[in-house]
Amino acid sequence: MTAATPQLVVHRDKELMAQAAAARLITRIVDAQAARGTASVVLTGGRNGNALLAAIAASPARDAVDWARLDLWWGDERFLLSGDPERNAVQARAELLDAVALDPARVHEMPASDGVDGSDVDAAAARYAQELAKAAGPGDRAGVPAFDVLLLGVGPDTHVASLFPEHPGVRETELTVIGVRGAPKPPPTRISLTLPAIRNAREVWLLAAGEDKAGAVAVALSGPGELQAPASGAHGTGRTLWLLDRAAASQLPPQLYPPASA
Ligand SMILES: O=C1O[C@H](COP(=O)(O)O)[C@@H](O)[C@H](O)[C@H]1O
Repeated sequence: MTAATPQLVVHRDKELMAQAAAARLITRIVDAQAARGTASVVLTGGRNGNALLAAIAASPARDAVDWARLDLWWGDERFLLSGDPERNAVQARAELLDAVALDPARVHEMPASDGVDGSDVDAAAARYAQELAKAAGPGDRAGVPAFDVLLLGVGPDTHVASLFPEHPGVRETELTVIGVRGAPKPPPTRISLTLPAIRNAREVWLLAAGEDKAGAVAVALSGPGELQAPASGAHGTGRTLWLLDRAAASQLPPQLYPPASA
């Protein structure tokens, strides 16, 4: 088994999945901070990512994290005005970030469409790529830091971050961050990490809960390839973890279903 081999954990329902993922993430951050003084996490938008943040906010164990020594990045963003409630960063702040003592200099939101680059999404993406490159160490591959954990919600069409099936972004091999136009899920204009950037994370955790994700999970784990199923191209250098609930795992072929959850 390699680091790219998906490890699956199936929870009873989406509430338990969010709580268990929250406990897992708190532990991972605390461990990284104990080992190196700091930790870095890439956040995802979407229902499962937001539920995880809400579960951390509700957990007494959140106080074990030194929030001021945590770097937060985003895997993608909807390219909208800075206060727009549909922005992933605005939702993350409402679910958790406003409730913990983060260092604002370590909260690396992706640019908004009223930022210094205005509505030029490519310039905004290039700016975020520069910010990542500045944070990358000499040993880091691909011009991005080796994030401790990179979270990805899996869309019902197998998209991750803002990399959609058969879209140009999923073919990107050079850039770490791209502007996305014509996304099939609104809003059409977005910013996204690319698969090469995602694959520099130590751990990639893919989150999927609910029946509407069952087809996507089964397809992505059955190996059609990342062009057709971007989620299947997301893996970490140390671990690739799929955190599911039973509904999202319900169409998995029996040989993929983890024995402990049968
Ligand atoms: O638009 C987005 O959708 C995906 C998946 O969201 P979900 O609600 O179907 O779980 C999310 O991962 C991404 O960050 C977001 O921009």
